Parts: sequence; structure tokens; C-alpha cells
Amino acid sequence: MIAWGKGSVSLCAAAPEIQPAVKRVGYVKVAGGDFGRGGLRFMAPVKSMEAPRTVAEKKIPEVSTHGNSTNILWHDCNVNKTDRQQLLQQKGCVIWITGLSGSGKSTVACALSRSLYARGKLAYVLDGDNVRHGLNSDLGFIAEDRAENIRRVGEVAKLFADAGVICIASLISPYRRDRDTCRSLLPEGDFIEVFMDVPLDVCESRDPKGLYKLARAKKITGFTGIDDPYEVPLKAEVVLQQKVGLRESPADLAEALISFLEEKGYLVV
Ligand SMILES: Nc1ncnc2c1ncn2[C@@H]1O[C@H](COP(=O)(O)OS(=O)(=O)O)[C@@H](OP(=O)(O)O)[C@H]1O
Ligand SMILES: Nc1ncnc2c1ncn2[C@@H]1O[C@H](COP(=O)(O)OP(=O)(O)O)[C@@H](O)[C@H]1O
Repeated sequence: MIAWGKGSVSLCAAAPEIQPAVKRVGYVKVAGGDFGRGGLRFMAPVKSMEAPRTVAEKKIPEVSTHGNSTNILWHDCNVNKTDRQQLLQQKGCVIWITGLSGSGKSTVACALSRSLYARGKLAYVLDGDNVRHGLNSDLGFIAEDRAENIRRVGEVAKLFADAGVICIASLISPYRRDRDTCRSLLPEGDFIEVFMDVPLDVCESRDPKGLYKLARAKKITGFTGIDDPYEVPLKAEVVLQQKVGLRESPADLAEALISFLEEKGYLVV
């Protein structure tokens, strides 16, 4: 049995029945108790979001089940998002840049980050290529892996926004459903979808990594835009176009995004 720190570690009622669950899930923390101060209790697993129960005259807060995480209880901190936004003098949000490979996602993400920095605003870029070097290095490019890639980045972006940071996620994110799922994680307005509306032939002519060439030669399969789908956004907050003859510099595109953020009040509290 786990004894974490000092003080009492107690079992709730019906201990024999919950023994297997205890072995499986370890412990849950009951509100009001801190590690080492005797506030840990073992609890029987309950179904998702059951009404609060009373055991031995004590109100037991709601525990819930998310995916394979059972008996989990949200722990609130006494410094919240509003406090952090006040500190940073900005509002946390997610700017989700989607588009084909070579459409300029990373370039505009970095230009925006730089421009915000120059204004004293804190941004952080989550770039598909970069995140795949670490957190998502176990994922490939089949649809399921792309979905998981987007899901993880969406969850991380949500944490950044909660930290008060302007989080810029730049990923191909080819599927509407995956992008919409990320949108649904954020409060209304805080997920800003930016579509890099750049035709395939322009992206292909840029081909900075030589990947289109490899995809055309069938040395890479499942390449977005060649033999894998890209679903154009239907409700993007901002569309950045790069058509032939239209020469908007990355700095111009970043300025368009800055104007959007200013207009929506994200750069003040
Ligand atoms: N099959 C295939 N399809 C598309 N892209 C490929 C593929 N294989 C490797 N790459 C490189 O991976 C980068 C895209 O990663 P993402 O995480 O943004 O992709 S996704 O959102 O999961 O679809 C992408 O980077 P960008 O060019 O910056 O978009 C490519 O360099
Ligand atoms: N606004 C732009 N105008 C002209 N070229 C651009 C622009 N934005 C990016 N590029 C160029 O296009 C290529 C792809 O840009 P990148 O940001 O890597 O795209 P992505 O991240 O979507 O793959 C790079 O060579 C970059 O210098």
C-alpha cells in the first residue's frame, strides 16, 4: 500500500471490494488535503461524473473518468488564467495555421511570433515539424496518426492559452474534423483558424525540402496534396492568400494577423 509523506493514508468504506481498484489506480486526492498532510484517500472507482457522495459525513467531490484515466479529480490552483493574463497584459488564445506543405505556415508563424515579441507580447510556436521531433515522434502520416498529432497539439495549445500565452500552432492539419475538435477545446473566439490559401502549384514550385519532388516520383507516399487529402477550411477566421502575382511578404501576412488580434482585443486585458 502506498504511504505518501506523513500523516494518515486511509481507505474509504468497503475496503475489500476496492482493493483491486486501489492496486490498479493508486490513489486519488481528496480536495483540501495536500501530499504529506494526511489528505490522501483511496476510493472505489465511480462512473463518469456521478453526483457527489457523502461518506462518513464528509462531502466527497466529483471524480470522473476520461478515456483510460479513471478516478481523476480536477485540481484548481489559486492563480488562475485571469491572473496570468493580467500579469502578461494579453489574452491567451490559439492561432491555428493550416495549409499545404510549403504554403508558408512556419514562416508566418515565426513572423507573427517576432512581431508580437517586438510589441512586448508573449507567443509560442508549436510547429508540426518541430513537435514531431519530440512529443509526437511516435507518429507517422496515416490518417489516424495525423489525427493523434493534431489532438495532442490541440491539447498542448489549450494549456498554453490557459497560461495566458498566444499559442501559434502551425501544422498541415488536413482534416476538418480534427481541426474542429481542437476548436471545441477552447472558449468561443479563442481558437483562431488561419488558412494559408496557397495553390498546390505554388507550394510545389517552392518545394524547399524537395518533398513534392519525392512524392511525384512516388518515393514518398501519402503526401498531402499529391496522394493524400487536404480539406479546405469552411469557417476560418482569417484567410491568407498567396496567389500567383500576389506578393504578400511574410511580414505583411503577420501584420494582418496582428490587426485581427488587436481588433478582437487579445493584445490588451
Ligand atoms: N506524407 C507527408 N505528408 C505531409 N507532410 C509530410 C509528409 N511526410 C513528411 N512530411 C513533412 O511533415 C511536415 C508536416 O507535419 P504536420 O505535423 O504538420 O502534418 S499533419 O498536420 O499531421 O498532417 C511537413 O512540413 P511542412 O512542409 O512544414 O508542412 C513535411 O515537411
Ligand atoms: N509570403 C511568402 N512569400 C513568398 N515565399 C514564402 C512566403 N512564405 C513562405 N515562403 C517560402 O515558402 C517556403 C515554404 O515556407 P514554409 O514556411 O516552410 O511553409 P510550410 O511551413 O507551410 O511548409 C519557404 O521557402 C519560404 O521561404
